[in-house]
Amino acid sequence: MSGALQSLRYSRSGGLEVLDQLKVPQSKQYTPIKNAEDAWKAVRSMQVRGAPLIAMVSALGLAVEATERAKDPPAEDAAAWLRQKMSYLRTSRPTAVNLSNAMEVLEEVVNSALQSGSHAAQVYEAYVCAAERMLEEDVAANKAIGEAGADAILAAMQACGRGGSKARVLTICNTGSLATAGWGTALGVIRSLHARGRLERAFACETRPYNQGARLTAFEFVEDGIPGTLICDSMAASLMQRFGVDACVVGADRVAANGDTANKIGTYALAVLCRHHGVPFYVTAPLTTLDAKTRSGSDIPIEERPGDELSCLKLNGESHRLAAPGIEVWNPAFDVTPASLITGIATDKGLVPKRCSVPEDYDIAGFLAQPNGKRKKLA
Ligand SMILES: CSC[C@@H](O)[C@@H](O)C(=O)COP(=O)(O)O
Repeated sequence: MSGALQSLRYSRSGGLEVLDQLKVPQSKQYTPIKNAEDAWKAVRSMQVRGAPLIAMVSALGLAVEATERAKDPPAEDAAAWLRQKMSYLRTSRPTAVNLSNAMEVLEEVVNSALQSGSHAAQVYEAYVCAAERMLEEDVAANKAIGEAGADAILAAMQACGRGGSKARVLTICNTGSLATAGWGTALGVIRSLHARGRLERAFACETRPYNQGARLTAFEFVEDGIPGTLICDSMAASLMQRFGVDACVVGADRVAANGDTANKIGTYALAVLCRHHGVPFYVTAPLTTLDAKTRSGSDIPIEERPGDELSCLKLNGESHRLAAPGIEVWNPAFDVTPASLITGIATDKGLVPKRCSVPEDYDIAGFLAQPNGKRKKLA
């Protein structure tokens, strides 16, 4: 794991606590999560955010509560209780598919434990072990994404005659240790480039209105000694025009079957800019962010957040009105980047191939259906 703050701390005996991201970087406070309701509230209020982390905190919050439950009732009662809590947890935030994918996997675990065991203890144990496995697997997945994304960026630089140079990379939102269990996805690619000595500089968009770039990504850069520069979102075009960037690398909250990708609001604008300036645009996503069941971007639910996140400046728990009182506000938290603008989707199992018949689309279902280890490497 990187030197940056841990987004969560968990052990079976010590329970779960999460870094309150509403207070970072002004203070570094951990909040205990004792049950599913605490987890739901932490996710909904953005104390924790980032697609993989939302899923993990939800799964582990329920694991903590399950660990405390009586172990002798019939297995059916335990399964029914877990199912009811899982459907509640799914409702906290709608766009990031990692949460519902995690709940689906955990529900299957509960169902098969029910078939093989007759006591609540067996069902709870199966659930808790599966939730703990998700946590363990996340950092390894991020490291693999980091390597795959770094390979892709360096190959693209090689192809355009900048093979020996260090990369200048642009990113948005926070996709690092604070959005995952550690290392990060898009920020993991930046970490991997830096670790290889191939990063000249990473540029972080501040990411209005919630400022995940300014508050969290900038914080991770500083903590880890990554050469980073903060820009406001509207400076990205000028950055490309005046100084040039080698690649833009972003995270994802949901990748639809054709590769259309929902990510933090402002991502689509960056992809359009990249197309204009001939800059490769990479999406990074663990397999848990791929959603073969959602046909295209127009089917992805886009979360709309309260207007005061835009009309007020919130800092360390305090809110200051910025916009004229009475003005109406539209505040979608995410946008959808069409697959046709995406150069590559780097996952923990390599690059998702483009569809042969529709080269501007990706074949997410085909990719997920391939047996492990047989997926294509990044081109
Ligand atoms: C590895 S994090 C990927 C995405 O979840 C990230 O880019 C993002 O959009 C986070 O949005 P947030 O609203 O802060 O949860």
